[in-house]
Amino acid sequence: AAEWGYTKRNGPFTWAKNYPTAAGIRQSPVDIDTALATSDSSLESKPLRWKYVPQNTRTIVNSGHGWRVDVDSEGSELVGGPLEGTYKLQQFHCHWGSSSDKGSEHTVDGQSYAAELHLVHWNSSKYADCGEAADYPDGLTVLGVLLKVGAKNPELQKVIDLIPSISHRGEKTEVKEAIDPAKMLPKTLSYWTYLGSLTVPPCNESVTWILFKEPVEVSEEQLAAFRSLRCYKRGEECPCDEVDGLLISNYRPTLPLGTRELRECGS
Ligand SMILES: NS(=O)(=O)c1ccc(C(=O)NCC(F)(F)F)cc1
Ligand SMILES: [Zn+2]
Repeated sequence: AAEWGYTKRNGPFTWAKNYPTAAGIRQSPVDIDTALATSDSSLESKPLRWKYVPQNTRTIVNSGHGWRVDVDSEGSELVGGPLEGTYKLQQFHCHWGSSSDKGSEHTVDGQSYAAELHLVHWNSSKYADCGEAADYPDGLTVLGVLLKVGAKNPELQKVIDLIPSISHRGEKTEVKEAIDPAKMLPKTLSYWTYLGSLTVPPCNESVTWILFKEPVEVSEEQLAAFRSLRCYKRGEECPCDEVDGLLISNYRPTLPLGTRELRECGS
């Protein structure tokens, strides 16, 4: 089957053909209708807490759908807020658009941001690894950070500097200069949370989403670097009908929240 992607031929509106879960009722991303959010004292009483080990960021890879930094989960943990048990960091990656007026996956009151960073964690209290956890409704938690155009982001610059060495699909390289995921999070920790899914195939409905309210800045040049990644393998011709196979956009449009509860913590 033709590999899924973000072009007209293989993009989000075609995914349900090969991945029926993509047509489910607890899909992500969604538009955050701030008027619908209910503040929840139980969230306020258990602050979200995380611990990351910068030295554990191992490799960065061009997945063909974007860049992804794979992390050695040991030593990391995410607890509190809506979460039961302990979650460990597995990887982080980003979604962006062909221009900075779009590119985030979640939108807020209909407004898109230029990009969105995802820190992917798996429930190590109940499951053996990320792949197993991805098959259970409480298996994964993703911390989402909205990115808006502004100052150059020094921590993300460490990722940008590695992009030329992973220009084509499948290429990967060691992350030599430790990247601290904690430094990519916003200052204020207010967030929205709801039950959703992976935003890429197989779109498993196994994600507790925690989306920070405060956007973090990234520069236009840094966004342009993301768009220089190619979606095809070196030496192969470009399969996607994207202008010379550049990954200029890799975000999924929003799906209906339906009857799901949207909770918030902090103003
Ligand atoms: N864009 S997202 O929702 O943060 C996102 C998070 C995680 C994965 C992922 O681990 N896929 C591999 C798995 F788990 F085996 F299915 C894909 C997308
Ligand atoms: Zn993502």
